[in-house]
Amino acid sequence: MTAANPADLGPTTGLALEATDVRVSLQGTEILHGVSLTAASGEVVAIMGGNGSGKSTFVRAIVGAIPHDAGTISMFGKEATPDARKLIGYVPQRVSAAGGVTATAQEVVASGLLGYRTLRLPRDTAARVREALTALSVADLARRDVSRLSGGQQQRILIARALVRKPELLILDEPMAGVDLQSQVALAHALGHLKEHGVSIVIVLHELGALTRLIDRAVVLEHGCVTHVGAPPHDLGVHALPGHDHEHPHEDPALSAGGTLGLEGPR
Ligand SMILES: Nc1ncnc2c1ncn2[C@@H]1O[C@H](COP(=O)(O)OP(=O)(O)OP(=O)(O)O)[C@@H](O)[C@H]1O
Repeated sequence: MTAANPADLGPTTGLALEATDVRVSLQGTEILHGVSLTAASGEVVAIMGGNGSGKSTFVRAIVGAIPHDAGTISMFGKEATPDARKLIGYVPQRVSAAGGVTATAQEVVASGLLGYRTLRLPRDTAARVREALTALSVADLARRDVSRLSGGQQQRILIARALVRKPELLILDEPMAGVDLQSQVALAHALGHLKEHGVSIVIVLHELGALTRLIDRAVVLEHGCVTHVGAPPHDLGVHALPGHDHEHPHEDPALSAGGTLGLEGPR
């Protein structure tokens, strides 16, 4: 899958993502105390760290789901405005692809092409949906009711939904949580393909697992501060232990307000 050229946004330069000294407060408490991260074109950067270290808060600030108090976030050399964020594909921490509605997998993926407050789908929707489903090796599930798919299959559908936009920058929050090995390998394969095509990937991970060979760099957070930047750590202490609970999704204000259930791209 080839990423779209962001020509409609004018000339873009520089890093795919540059976040500098980002500070975020939630309900009056500062959660991120000046966190920085860069991702070059075609680079895969993992955000790692213990539970509550601020990983999801950081990616939610990057995609504009929550505001940041200080610091700068830019994409492709431009301030992260809603227009610049159109180049992002975002897969939030585990949410149900069904969300209580009846929809087929292909309908869920197609919904990724709906613009903000726009209900018109592009003419090539069917082909793009097929391409995205194929990239995640789930083309055979196209007509299945998503509510009847397994957690790992639903996760792949949600990633296909982000890919259908042909993002220049893909941000995934713990895509491997609760995902079986077959889905992990399919996902690693799809991400490798995107990387080859110059797509930048920022991915929140607890364990490197099937993605080990794909990760170029890791940024490790602890209590809202960066404690390591460089080669990915292979052992993050308690997080490497079997049975560690990785699944406790957070509610984004954007999701609860708009009821998007993770089915909407970044604003
Ligand atoms: N909506 C919120 N209001 C107040 N505090 C919050 C909110 N969401 C998260 N926090 C707090 O912010 C801190 C960082 O949470 P965050 O979800 O970013 O961590 P994380 O590194 O993604 O954790 P995990 O690995 O458990 O998913 C935690 O102390 C959490 O309790």
